[in-house]
Amino acid sequence: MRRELALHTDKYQINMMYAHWVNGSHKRRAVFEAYFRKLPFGNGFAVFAGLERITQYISELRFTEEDIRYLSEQEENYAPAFLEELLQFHFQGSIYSMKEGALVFPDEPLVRVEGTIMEAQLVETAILNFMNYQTLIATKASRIKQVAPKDTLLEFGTRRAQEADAAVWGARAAYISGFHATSNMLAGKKFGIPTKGTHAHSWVQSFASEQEAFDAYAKVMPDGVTLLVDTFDTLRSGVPHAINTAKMLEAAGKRMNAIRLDSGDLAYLSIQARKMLDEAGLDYVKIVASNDLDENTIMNLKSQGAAIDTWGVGTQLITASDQPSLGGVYKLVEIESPAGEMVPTIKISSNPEKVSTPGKKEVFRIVGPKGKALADYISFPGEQEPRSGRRLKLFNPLHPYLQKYVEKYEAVSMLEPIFVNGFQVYKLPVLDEIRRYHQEQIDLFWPEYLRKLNPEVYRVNLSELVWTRKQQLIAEHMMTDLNDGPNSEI
Ligand SMILES: Nc1ncnc2c1ncn2[C@@H]1O[C@H](COP(=O)(O)OP(=O)(O)OP(=O)(O)O)[C@@H](O)[C@H]1O
Ligand SMILES: O=P(O)(O)OC[C@H]1O[C@H](OP(=O)(O)OP(=O)(O)O)[C@H](O)[C@@H]1O
Ligand SMILES: O=C(O)c1cccnc1
Repeated sequence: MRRELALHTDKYQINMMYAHWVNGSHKRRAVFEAYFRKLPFGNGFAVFAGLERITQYISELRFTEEDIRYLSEQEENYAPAFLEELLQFHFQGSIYSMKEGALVFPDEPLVRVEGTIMEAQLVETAILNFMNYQTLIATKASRIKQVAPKDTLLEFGTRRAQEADAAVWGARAAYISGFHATSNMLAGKKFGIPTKGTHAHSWVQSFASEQEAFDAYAKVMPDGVTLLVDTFDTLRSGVPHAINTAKMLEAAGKRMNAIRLDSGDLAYLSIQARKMLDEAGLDYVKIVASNDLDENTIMNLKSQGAAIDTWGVGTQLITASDQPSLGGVYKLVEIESPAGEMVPTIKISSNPEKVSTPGKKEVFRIVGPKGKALADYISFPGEQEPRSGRRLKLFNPLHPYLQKYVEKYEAVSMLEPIFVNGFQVYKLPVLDEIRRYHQEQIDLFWPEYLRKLNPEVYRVNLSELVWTRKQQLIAEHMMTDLNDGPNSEI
């Protein structure tokens, strides 16, 4: 299926492309890097997701005749020859990216785009859109997974998601981070995610009695039915009726799967319901809970001894409600000079954390002898690569007192080539492979970095060369500003 997303971009990208085209600078080579500066939810890491969507988008990126017609109607009066060029456009650059499921950290390139300034500019908006949302949801899901590592996690968010794409790609992001199934059938069909479903209150309400409703549902789906028990009165009506239905199924040689609680005090009700089920000889019947759950409520319910085996999580996960956006940015780090050489560029800010790091960069994960990640290391492609036996200085410029040397380590290159000169060289892994890779990534980190509350800060280090180059560029720009600025005559 061809997705028409060429116009899924901000107008200023088209305007800059046009201005470069008029200026004759549109073919200049450029390198951009996408990264975020701050981890979401106070977490110690983020889970990278969005690459599959980015890859599909890039490989199908074409302007249609209708797109061009629409562009020709804009107040900018784009020249017909420019629009003609857009009609022939396809992405011919290179993209390097973290793999989906990787644990990633602030200020390291997650996606690197190399191409003409025109093509690299066009794809900014969509790349950030896909990366920011999916990484955010995968990270939120990972926090939920962390508080219920042995329980079954169901993604129930579609009805409350910010529209259809968010529901479907959010379900996928949750699965990457260890959710077991989704209620979204399209996500199931599209990605092969297991699907699960119970029933709504409307099923019970549409019958004369709760018992009739349960029996009828169980007869239609005798293998593994889950009954929602809170429509009228959970302990006085719902659970006893569900027990009757389970007994009916047993008589037919079948087993009920679970009951679902969706309101009230979920700790108290689950403990009581567990007792009632066990006393009726139904210890195999599980308890599913839902109702505006998130990692904090789940952790709290567990600490109260809630007898819940399966968690249905919707709104809070799919909308990442406590932080609904990851502030990923896309910054120009290198540009071809008129003389034809690639020169590093910088974005200065009065906030030191917002000053971009110039130059095209690689990311290595430095893994120590105990098989655990020590730090990430950012260097230029031309530098000596970190390799075991080669003494490496790990230091973070924002925390210069924190430095150490490592000698025995494995340096894992994190940015995979996805497109090289317009050709897709990366074979998209199947989702279960991504999920396995994510689990391997989790296992690579000490628990101190993974904990949900006040995690240790995992260090992202710059090579000395990267650091020095950055300082030089800052100094050069400060000089230029002082010479040209309002104070230059003082
Ligand atoms: N024992 C508990 N400890 C902490 N939080 C709980 C506990 N039981 C339920 N919750 C959570 O408290 C919130 C209760 O939501 P709410 O006030 O809407 O109550 P409700 O039972 O759903 O009411 P309603 O019947 O109107 O749907 C939900 O987020 C739920 O997950
Ligand atoms: O609470 P969330 O984490 O978002 O999980 C999804 C919610 O969606 C359903 O409720 P809804 O009231 O929409 O429908 P219902 O009639 O089936 O209860 C379900 O019963 C959950 O409570
Ligand atoms: O199957 C369920 O129980 C379900 C699905 C979506 C939303 N809430 C519940």
